[in-house]
Amino acid sequence: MKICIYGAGAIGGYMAVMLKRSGVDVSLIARGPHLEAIKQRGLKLLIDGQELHAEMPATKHAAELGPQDYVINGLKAHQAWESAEDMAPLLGDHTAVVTMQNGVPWWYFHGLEGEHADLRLQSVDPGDRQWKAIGPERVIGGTVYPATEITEPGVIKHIYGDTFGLGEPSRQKTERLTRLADAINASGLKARVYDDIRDDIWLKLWGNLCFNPISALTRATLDIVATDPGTRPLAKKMMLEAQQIGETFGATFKVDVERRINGAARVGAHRTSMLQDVEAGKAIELDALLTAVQEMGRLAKVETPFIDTVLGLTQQMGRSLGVYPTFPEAVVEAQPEPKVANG
Ligand SMILES: NC(=O)C1=CN([C@@H]2O[C@H](COP(=O)(O)OP(=O)(O)OC[C@H]3O[C@@H](n4cnc5c(N)ncnc54)[C@H](OP(=O)(O)O)[C@@H]3O)[C@@H](O)[C@H]2O)C=CC1
Ligand SMILES: CC(C)(CO)C(=O)C(=O)O
Repeated sequence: MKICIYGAGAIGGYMAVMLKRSGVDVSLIARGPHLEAIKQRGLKLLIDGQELHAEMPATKHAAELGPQDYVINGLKAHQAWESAEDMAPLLGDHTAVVTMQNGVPWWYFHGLEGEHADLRLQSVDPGDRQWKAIGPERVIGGTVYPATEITEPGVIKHIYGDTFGLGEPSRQKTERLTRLADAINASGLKARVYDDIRDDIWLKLWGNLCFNPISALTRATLDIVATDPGTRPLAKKMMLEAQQIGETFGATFKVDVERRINGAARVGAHRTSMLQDVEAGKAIELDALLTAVQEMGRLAKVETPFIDTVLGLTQQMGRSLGVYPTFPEAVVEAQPEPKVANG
């Protein structure tokens, strides 16, 4: 089984070390000092007080690696859009592409019936770039529950968690899905296979869409955002708007909103990835986490005053700090504002 981890960063690097050490034929796409360190010394994973090490082919150029059985996409959402065409040399006739980005994936409407079947979301895939370059039929959807970080070039630090959600957009239990889940489970990671991965995407996104931007705006950690009497109600209102949108498109929210918020509070004084990106001056994944939900809300004709407000504030903060927008050429079609009752 040949697996290429495209974007061997915090999450991709964690998966790469575990899969390689279990005997999978793993290669990496990386760049910059991180790539140079991997080439010289391999990848080091700091986990449970141990140092795990793995060596594997690593390059910036996919043409050096050739067709794969799986490409696991470990990029940030905007980077996945930028590099979609560069993935081509890895894509054989049967290559599956596993998307591991937080937020609404570009392929969301593939495999869904109804008036929005195969709709292309412009907020996460402007100009249908990923749809055209990769093709939704290749996709296995993924969700990421571990937390990891790159502490120095070539070194990944594991913080918590080992579980990844997996599922086919078609909701079928395919042989390619089963083989991938088996390989992940054999590596010591955990693969949880879902009948509809979209439910788990919404469950994870439900927290990301509110906690991440509110933490970026306030610089507060997750425990504070989820408990403060000023921010907790705002988060809940955003989550309820999102739940209406998700349910419109058939998603099932199996957890009560208060329990979801309390779960996030229990993570503790964690700086969300968006707050970390803001503090590091790095591009933020706002469009995948929130703009896409707003876009889906327009399609579902669900009013989203709280999502609109937090999104507008975070977009402007991002522009002021130079960390947003992340799609330079794209103009996301402005969706007509829904009629606001007594507005
Ligand atoms: N880290 C975490 O704990 C969690 C992450 N996630 C999600 O997982 C996804 C990945 O996040 P994370 O692993 O933290 O991100 P990282 O930035 O750590 O990993 C992405 C890696 O890909 C590299 N890269 C970007 N573009 C290219 C390119 N064109 N060619 C080669 N390498 C490239 C980046 O390099 P460079 O640094 O130079 O940009 C970086 O090393 C995100 O959607 C995130 O929201 C979800 C839950 C937790
Ligand atoms: C920790 C958590 C759940 C906060 O939304 C997250 O996934 C992130 O920081 O991106």
